[in-house]
Amino acid sequence: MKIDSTLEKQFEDLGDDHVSASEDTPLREDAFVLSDDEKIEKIQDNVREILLTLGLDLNDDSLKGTPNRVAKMFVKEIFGGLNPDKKPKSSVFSNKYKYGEMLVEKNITLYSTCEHHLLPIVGRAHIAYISNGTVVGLSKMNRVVDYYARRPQVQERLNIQIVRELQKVMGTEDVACVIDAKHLCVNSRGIRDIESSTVTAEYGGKFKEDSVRREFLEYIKLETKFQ
Ligand SMILES: Nc1nc2c(ncn2[C@@H]2O[C@H](COP(=O)(O)OP(=O)(O)OP(=O)(O)O)[C@@H](O)[C@H]2O)c(=O)[nH]1
Ligand SMILES: [Zn+2]
Repeated sequence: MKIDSTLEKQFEDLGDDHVSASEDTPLREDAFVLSDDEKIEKIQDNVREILLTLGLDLNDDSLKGTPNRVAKMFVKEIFGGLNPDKKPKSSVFSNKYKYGEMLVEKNITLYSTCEHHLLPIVGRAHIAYISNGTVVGLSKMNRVVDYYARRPQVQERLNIQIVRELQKVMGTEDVACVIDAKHLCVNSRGIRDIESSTVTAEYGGKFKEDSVRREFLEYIKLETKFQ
């Protein structure tokens, strides 16, 4: 097949970076030139403009703080994970007790935002790894999920970013993550299908083997009883 020459040039420019580039959140070069406060100022003007265009009276008591509330929420909360400074420090320990089986952290609550419509994605992430000598603090897995979820996302990329980060932290390929989530852009608008949810998975290293993957999926199905 003949590739268009501009496209060919783009592939050449990407060079060896093309794999990681596709799983990275597409950010502009100047993404962190403005401070958080400067971003909030700018975004609140934009939100005000949207609300005025929709015809809303921003002198109304309940609405007048909305532009600032939305701007703060974008920068500090739901998109706070765009800033690499917010990446959680994952404390790792050596696996002195020689635990050699799979460890599963399941039912991790996930709130993210769909980058196509800026509507919520709500669901659960399940993570597993097999230690090669390093173990990570349990809560750090929840924190890694939360960090990458606080960005405009597609579920596939979120899933990959979580696995790549934990592989890096623990120095092993043997990490897996399954996400089951509802996209409000599908549930509450558009096709308005409240029942459907989206499952994605990323299996690294040993989790590519059928039996290991099956064991992980069996653990996810187990009901947790703690009362
Ligand atoms: N693969 C993938 N698609 C997503 C995700 N979140 C939302 N989408 C889809 O992105 C698509 C955007 O399609 P468009 O046709 O441009 O948007 P639209 O006209 O609003 O489409 P409808 O939602 O069908 O009304 C929709 O089909 C969404 O369901 C995601 O995490 N992964
Ligand atoms: Zn969407």
